[in-house]
Amino acid sequence: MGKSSQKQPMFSPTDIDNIKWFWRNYLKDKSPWLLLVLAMVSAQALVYQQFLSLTENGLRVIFEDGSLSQLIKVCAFVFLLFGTRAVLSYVTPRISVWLASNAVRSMRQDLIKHLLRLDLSYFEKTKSGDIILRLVSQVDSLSHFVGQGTVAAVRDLATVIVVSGYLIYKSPLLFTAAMIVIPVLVLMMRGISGKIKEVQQSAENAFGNYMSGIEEMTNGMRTVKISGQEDRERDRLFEATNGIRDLMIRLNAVQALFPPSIDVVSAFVYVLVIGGGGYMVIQGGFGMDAAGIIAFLLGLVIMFDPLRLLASFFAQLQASLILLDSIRGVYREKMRITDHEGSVAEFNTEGDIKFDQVKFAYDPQHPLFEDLDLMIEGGKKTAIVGATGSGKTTVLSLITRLYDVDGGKITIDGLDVRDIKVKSLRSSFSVVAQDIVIFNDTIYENIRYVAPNATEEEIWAAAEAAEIADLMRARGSAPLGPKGSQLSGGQKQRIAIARAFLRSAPILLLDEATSALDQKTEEKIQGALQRLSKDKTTIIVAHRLSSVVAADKIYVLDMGQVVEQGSHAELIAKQGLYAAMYASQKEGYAT
Ligand SMILES: Nc1ncnc2c1ncn2[C@@H]1O[C@H](COP(=O)(O)OP(=O)(O)OP(=O)(O)O)[C@@H](O)[C@H]1O
Repeated sequence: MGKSSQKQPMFSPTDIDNIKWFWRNYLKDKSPWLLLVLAMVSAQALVYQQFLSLTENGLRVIFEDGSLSQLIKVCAFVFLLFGTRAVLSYVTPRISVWLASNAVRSMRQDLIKHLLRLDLSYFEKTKSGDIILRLVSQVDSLSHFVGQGTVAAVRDLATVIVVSGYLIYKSPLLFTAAMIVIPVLVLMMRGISGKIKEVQQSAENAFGNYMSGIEEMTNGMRTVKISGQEDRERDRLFEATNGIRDLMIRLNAVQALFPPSIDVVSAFVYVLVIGGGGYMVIQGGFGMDAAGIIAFLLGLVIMFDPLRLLASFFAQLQASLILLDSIRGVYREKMRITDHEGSVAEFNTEGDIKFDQVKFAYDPQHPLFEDLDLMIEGGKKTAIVGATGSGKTTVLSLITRLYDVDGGKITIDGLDVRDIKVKSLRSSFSVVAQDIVIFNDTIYENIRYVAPNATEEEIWAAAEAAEIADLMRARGSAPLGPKGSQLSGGQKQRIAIARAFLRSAPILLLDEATSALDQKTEEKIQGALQRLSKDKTTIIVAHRLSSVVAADKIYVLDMGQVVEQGSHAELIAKQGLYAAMYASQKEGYAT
């Protein structure tokens, strides 16, 4: 941004587009209320105009007539005016904050809805701190700005307009002289606004990094402690806090330029008016008397405070435009994995799953699959084995459309998975994945998560099958800690297996499903899994080859390519990579 920001206009086309978008989506349907707020703030401004006019008359009464009853009337009226203003200044923010809170709630809900629809790839490349920053603090700052800042600004603007109108009416000549400074003000604001945007952008990035840093640190606390890296983590976060402090100070340094500039400008104006107005009174013939000139000066005083606030508002506006753009950025993120018009909800879940010349890359520079062919027979057990990073989990991600292929196709019973409604497709799988997500709730609720309508008996049966029922009984209603931190790896895995039992979808995907279990438990669960997978299309990804010997077909992957395939017996007979892997693992068990 650096140099280009110097030329930035006060409102870029993107800013205008973002404001229109915000208006259309979150404020437009509340137009009648907004009009009411506008009417109330205008009334508040009119109070000032009336006050000026009354003051002028009051002064005239004192200077010329000396009528006491007139003076009392003027005083009573002034009191009434400010009473009205007091009521308005209570009611107006109540309505405006209500409007802004509603707008922001809708925005938060839209953001949540949109986020949940985005592809997995978005979450795998976006720092969670950035997402939290948008949903929590940026939306909140924006709400504050819209609810209080904008309304105050409208009130100030209305005051400036109404009072200016009155002053023009009183003395166009004096007013024009006073307004000579306007171009100076505009130029100044233009110069500063680009700078504010630039610093605000850096500040948002710094906040995002800080939040992600905190998240990473708390998630990785076990590793931090065991490897004694507390000091390093502290320094990393300290550096982030220093960065934020520096940026905040820089931002304030720029924003703080606005109010004093207005002060300097107002000093010029006062001098002009006192000098020019005084001259008019002394010379006569300008229709201006002492009361007129005092009221004129009072008008300027009343006007300058709102002007100062407007200048601050303008500085905040520039910062808020950056927030708005950042939030809008989430909406610009497009989902690629969606249904299309011809997507079907029904398909033969028992059909063969076929990879036909599949091409796929997480990163275009490093393709993973180039023309991958796989045939996963319906109702049978297929295993995928191979070195770590060979692409086994990715095969499962592509079948479930967590990612889409870049070329070729994956079909189930001849139907391209991209032609099946995403929801129908995904509901046909029970998955035991490597990264098991456990919520801070009871074991019972954690199992129920995949089938909220399941009966109690079904949940207990699933828990029994996965050998977790005893623990479920023992822990009762105790929650499992954030991310299930109070459970062992094997216990988490058993919850994942119980979920698969409960869901009992037609296609079973087991990705290292029993890797964290001791041999005895694994044997028991393997038995249960055998029963679960009976007549179901089952894909097993495993390192421990003992868990795949019973598979109908085994694919051996190496760097994204199938290097061997066949049954256990066939592959052993082949004396290739699989046989070598099997032999070395057997040796491992023996020693
Ligand atoms: N979300 C991702 N973004 C970028 N690259 C990825 C992503 N997930 C996996 N990869 C890369 O793709 C390759 C295949 O990963 P995959 O998880 O499919 O391997 P795997 O055979 O299941 O490995 P493991 O046995 O260790 O689980 C790896 O090189 C990995 O670094």
